Amino acid sequence: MPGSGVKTVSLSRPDYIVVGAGSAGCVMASRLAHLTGGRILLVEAPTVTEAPANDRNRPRHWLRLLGSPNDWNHATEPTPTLANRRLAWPRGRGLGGSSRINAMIWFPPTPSDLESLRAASGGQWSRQLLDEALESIETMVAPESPRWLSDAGQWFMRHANHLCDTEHQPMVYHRCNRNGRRWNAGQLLADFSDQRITVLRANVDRVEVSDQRVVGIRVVSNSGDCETILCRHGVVMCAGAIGTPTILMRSGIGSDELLRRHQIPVRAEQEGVGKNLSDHLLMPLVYATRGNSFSSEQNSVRDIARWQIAGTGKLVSNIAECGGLFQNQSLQLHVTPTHYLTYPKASATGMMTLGINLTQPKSRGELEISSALPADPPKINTGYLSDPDDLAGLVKGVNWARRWLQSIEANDWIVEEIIPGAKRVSDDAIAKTVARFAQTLYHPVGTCRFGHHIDTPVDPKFQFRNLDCLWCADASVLPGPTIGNPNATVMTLAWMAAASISEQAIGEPNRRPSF
Ligand SMILES: Cc1cc2nc3c(=O)[nH]c(=O)nc-3n(C[C@H](O)[C@H](O)[C@H](O)COP(=O)(O)OP(=O)(O)OC[C@H]3O[C@@H](n4cnc5c(N)ncnc54)[C@H](O)[C@@H]3O)c2cc1C
Repeated sequence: MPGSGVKTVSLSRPDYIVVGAGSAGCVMASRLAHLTGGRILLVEAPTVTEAPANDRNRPRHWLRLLGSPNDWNHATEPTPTLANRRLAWPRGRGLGGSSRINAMIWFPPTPSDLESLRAASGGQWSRQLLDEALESIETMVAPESPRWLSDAGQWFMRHANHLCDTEHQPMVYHRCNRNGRRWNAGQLLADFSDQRITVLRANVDRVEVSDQRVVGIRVVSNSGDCETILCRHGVVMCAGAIGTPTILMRSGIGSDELLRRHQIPVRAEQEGVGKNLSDHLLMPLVYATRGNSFSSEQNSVRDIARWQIAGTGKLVSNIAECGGLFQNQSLQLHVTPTHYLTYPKASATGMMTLGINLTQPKSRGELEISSALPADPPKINTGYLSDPDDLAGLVKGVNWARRWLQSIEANDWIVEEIIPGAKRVSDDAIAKTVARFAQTLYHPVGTCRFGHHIDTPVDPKFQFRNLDCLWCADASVLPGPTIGNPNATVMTLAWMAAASISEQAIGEPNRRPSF
């Protein structure tokens, strides 16, 4: 184990420790401080250097943040169904977490998402409760309407009404922006500046358990020195779909076999930790168009001035500008004015990508720690396309998009299909291009899922089932993929979790031990 000596520090013994200051953790810390009046220690991993401010602020530069110091730079194991490719799996690091590096699309949970969450809670959450939480989050985030649309986006919005077969209209996505600049969840801490929240930049190795109760956390420095920090009422895990299960595993919470393999003393056996991993897998259909090239990263003085003064112009494009839900909500389509696989490399002509993903893939993967050391990266087996229906669904999606383009006679706009390519017509040929080119849509969830069934690691009050004084409230608790992009749903759940945890503090004195 890292570190020779372990120091115990009090940091004036906070009431609650929130692990991870991402989309969920920032909502959690600010709400818990507000609702309980208690002192909150919010712990976020340190970043050695920051990505340049222009990249963090200019929506159009968000892809530059991937691989930057604000990214954990995870990678998957080779995926057999994707021609054994290892995919980069970015996750945000620093205040704001993944909302610090994401594509900023604000996609509120759909009515069917809300119904699935209500059902997973066994009816313990009412639709009214969920609706109120969503409304509160939307008031706080105040997502911005788009201020600029590329040629490709405009073309799509002119023609996409032909695609409508559901109650969902094609849309130009709302964004987590303020005046055309990226807004991330870390800004909640400033907006709700609260003396009761202390932010500590440290790597969390594990939670500390005593007599089946979580009593604090252990943090570890890069040199391997450890410190234990105790708290009064408990620890809320908001380290995300990868961070939360891996910290729990290192704490001795997880599958008995895995923990023994890594010689970690078992504190609570819970098979579900790290299982049930899901993600949206995106298949890009790339077209050369007659539009203007968007690929050059050169910004003219005019573009910069327009953005600085008015918060508009092409610098506010988040690239994934518009899209929607189609085919009875089974498909989501994203439109970018780029060659999805080569951007930001310059391309001479206009480009457009129609990115297609199944909204409810059935495939599930799993992740586990590769050792007991926090510095060692997790092993991520995505399980992409392990359910044959998912590959069949994506192939159908490609055919559907092509049929739509034919139906609107798009030749005055589209010059050529580059991927999959006009020659790849059969389902088999399309399936091969899926294996070769499909990408993560960056939406992992489900690795510590909540539910009313006893086999779920987390219950509908966000309590970890096998231990007291431990809650989970981030993307890991979602039982499965959301229909659209998950950030709004994750923040909504964190809002509900904060209310639930604060009620437990008031209503159940036996859950308020002092250590
Ligand atoms: C590149 C990218 C693009 C995306 N685009 C969109 C989009 O446009 N729209 C959308 O809705 N969703 C998008 N998402 C997904 C969305 O951002 C996430 O689902 C959401 O932010 C997850 O929130 P979270 O709180 O669960 O995790 P995170 O926001 O990832 O927060 C977890 C936090 O815990 C910290 N942490 C982890 N481990 C430790 C540790 N050991 N010690 C200390 N701290 C730790 C992390 O540094 C991080 O700050 C995107 C994600 C990415 C990565």
